[in-house]
Parts: sequence; structure tokens; C-alpha cells
Amino acid sequence: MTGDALTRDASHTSNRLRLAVVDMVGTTITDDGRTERAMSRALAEHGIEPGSSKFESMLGYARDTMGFSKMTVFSHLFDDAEVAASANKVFEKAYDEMIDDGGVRAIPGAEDAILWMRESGMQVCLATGFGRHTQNMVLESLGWMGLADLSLCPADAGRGRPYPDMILTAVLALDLDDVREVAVVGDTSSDMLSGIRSGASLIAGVLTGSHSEATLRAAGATVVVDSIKQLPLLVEKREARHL
Ligand SMILES: O=C(O)COP(=O)(O)O
Repeated sequence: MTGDALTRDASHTSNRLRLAVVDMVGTTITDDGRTERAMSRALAEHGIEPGSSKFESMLGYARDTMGFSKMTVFSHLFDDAEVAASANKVFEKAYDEMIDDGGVRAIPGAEDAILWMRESGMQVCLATGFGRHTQNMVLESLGWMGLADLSLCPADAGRGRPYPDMILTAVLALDLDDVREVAVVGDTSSDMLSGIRSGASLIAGVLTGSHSEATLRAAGATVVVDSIKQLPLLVEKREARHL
């Protein structure tokens, strides 16, 4: 570390943002509830009667834990590991079909916001609760392979949200000096909590997805905006304050 960098560190001055870890469903892409429909199909095909109280309570858990690793969610819902893995397979197959039918779209302005961040010198990581297969299918269907510097799914990092593993994996992979240089952006409480746990300094909730402003703030959002469209403005304002 150079003398300059040491002085900067010791003075605890705020760091410039150099990385945005950005969620996918509800934040940069929308599937109009197809994640939940694919979950429902996986439950129904594993003996849970649609409309039964068991089905509703399992689906309620899936809703509350949006953003968690899907495999972790199925492992919680089914005691038997083989049944959980099979349900996850059905989920992935159902979601593939929904992608093929054109059911997954970019949230307006998301691509521009990502490009803006990259042009302004930040790196961008797209992070998800989906498995690698589904994440790749989504990125391919949108022509987004290569849009971000990095894409991560829970298996790449160890654990998914609400743990900070994907954020910290991005910090290491992209060679950042300090977790305070990270912005985390997402639509769920698990995104916000993973941001808090990672030590990121900007944790932005967006209202284009699953959870309300109150839920996002309660989970640790440092700011809540309507959509990722507002992110460039947010970053510019923050940088101006810290000049
Ligand atoms: O709902 C999920 O877990 C998958 O979507 P994500 O990309 O928002 O994590």
C-alpha cells in the first residue's frame, strides 16, 4: 500500500463507489410473476395440492425469501434432499419454458444504467438467487452476456442472500481495495440485508420488484428509489457530496 493510500485509509474518508452489485429479477429484469409461477409448478409436481393451506404457506415462504438461493429455498421446504433437488430441477425447466415464451424482459432503463456506471468507471456485477443455468439463460435471452463485468449466482460464492458472500466474492474477483467502495442494488429485503452484512456503503432499494419501501428500509436500505433508472443520479449526487 502506498503512503497516500494508507493516509486515506487512516482518515476514514468516504471512498468513491467503484462497484455496483445489482440484483436481477425485480431490479434489472421483470418476469411478471413467472418466478412464483415456476415455484408453484415445482410444488404441485411434488405432491403439494395447489390451493391447500400447505401450498399457500410454502408459497408464502418463497415470496418472503425472494432473492435467496432457489436451491436453499427448496431445501427448506422439503425435508428430503432428493425431493428438494428434483423440485429445483422442475423450477428451472419451467423457468426455461417461460424464457422461451418471451416472458422475461429488461426493466426500462436498466441496461442504460448499467452502461452509465461502466462508462463512469465503476464495475458492475449482476447477482441472483437463480442457479447458474437459469442465470445464463436469462442473460442470453436478453443479449446481456458481457453487459456487466461479472455475473454471480449463489454456487459461485458459497451461500446466496441474505449472506454477503456474492458481494464479497465480487469484491475479491474485481480486485477492490475496500468494501466501502461497493453499492448494492435490489428489490428485496434479502438484497438489503446482504448489503448491510457485506459492509457496502450504498444500499439502494428499488420499487420495481417484490418488496415495499417500508420492508426495504426495515431491512437496511440506505436509500429507496422508484427504479434502477435513478441510480446514475444517485451515484452522481453521492460523488458530488464527497468531492
Ligand atoms: O427470485 C429470485 O431469487 C431470483 O431472482 P433474483 O435475480 O432477484 O435473485
